Amino acid sequence: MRPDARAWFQHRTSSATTLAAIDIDALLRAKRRGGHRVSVVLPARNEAATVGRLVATLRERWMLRLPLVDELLVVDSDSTDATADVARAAGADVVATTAVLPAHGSRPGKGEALWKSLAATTGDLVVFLDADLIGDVAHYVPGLLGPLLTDPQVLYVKGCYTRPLEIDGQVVPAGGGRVTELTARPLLNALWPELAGFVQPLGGEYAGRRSALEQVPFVSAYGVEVGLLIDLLRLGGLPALAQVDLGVRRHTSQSQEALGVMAGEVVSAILARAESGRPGHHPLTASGLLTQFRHDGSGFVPSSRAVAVEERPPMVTVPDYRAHGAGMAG
Ligand SMILES: O=c1ccn([C@@H]2O[C@H](COP(=O)(O)OP(=O)(O)O)[C@@H](O)[C@H]2O)c(=O)[nH]1
Ligand SMILES: O=C(O)[C@@H](COP(=O)(O)O)O[C@H]1O[C@H](CO)[C@@H](O)[C@H](O)[C@H]1O
Repeated sequence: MRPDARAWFQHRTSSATTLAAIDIDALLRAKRRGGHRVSVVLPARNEAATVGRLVATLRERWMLRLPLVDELLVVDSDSTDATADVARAAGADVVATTAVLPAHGSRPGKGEALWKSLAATTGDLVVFLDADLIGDVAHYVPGLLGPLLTDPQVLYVKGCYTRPLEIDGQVVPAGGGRVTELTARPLLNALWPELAGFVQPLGGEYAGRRSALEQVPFVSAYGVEVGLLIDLLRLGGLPALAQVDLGVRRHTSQSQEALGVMAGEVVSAILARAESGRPGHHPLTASGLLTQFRHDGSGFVPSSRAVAVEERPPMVTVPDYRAHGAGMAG
């Protein structure tokens, strides 16, 4: 690791692997002292199996029992199952991506759900958690908020964790984060070595200041995490970024084929940023296409799909956003 990445890793990595490891009272005092409002956002596409328990736990712990969280929103991202009903029954606010900023249309993808969540929430601190998390993750919220509540220089905090992998009901203790290990990490190390200290650059659990999040674009599909990491590095520099060890993260895993498409979208987002004005670097033009292959018993059958990067502009540039007033909270 380059010296700057190593120094960052040593200075900006904290630990919050269990609730016992976190001084919740100190965080509540810091929240009150800073006059902060906290929004928790769960982007959810067809997560009826997991979103209810997650919402109920987070709400009970951080809204009813202790006032750490002020708003818990599930963004229903074109679900075809009972995600919205299950989330609402568990006590979350629920909004469909199609219902937010309707004048701007609606695109599929996780990043679209996250971008629109900024216009549907009011906290000056925003925590993002995947809605397919499994196991005891209540400590993720205070863990992610810690650096933001205690260090004004920090704009953005990513969770990091070990990642067991569950395939066909069999759980192995490591192996999760396949796109991270086989695509994102090698490319980021090659093109942005200053980010090499991030253990989980693609992890879906992170938190940031609205004042920073509203100033960067949101890649509309799975490139959103890597796009935010690079763009927030550019916005605030490495000292403005932090990571926190949250212990273990389990979620419902996708197929290798689905992750191939995700990897294509991550590569497109990285190359699009590699192209745009990095002094002394040869522009890299991505095709925006991914071709995968299945074998039908007699031969290989190719199937191609677009993985070109589509993104939404910084929310501060959206007139309706200011009219909504959400940005005033930041
Ligand atoms: O179009 C999408 C795709 C995913 N997601 C949500 O984003 C999170 C992460 O997506 P997924 O679990 O598919 O990715 P993985 O964690 O398997 O990489 C989950 O809460 C999904 O429900 C979403 O809101 N819209
Ligand atoms: O980290 C990864 O490689 C991928 C896939 O994880 P698994 O191999 O299914 O454990 O998961 C992450 O990547 C997505 C794209 O950034 C995020 O949206 C997901 O939240 C995150 O789980």
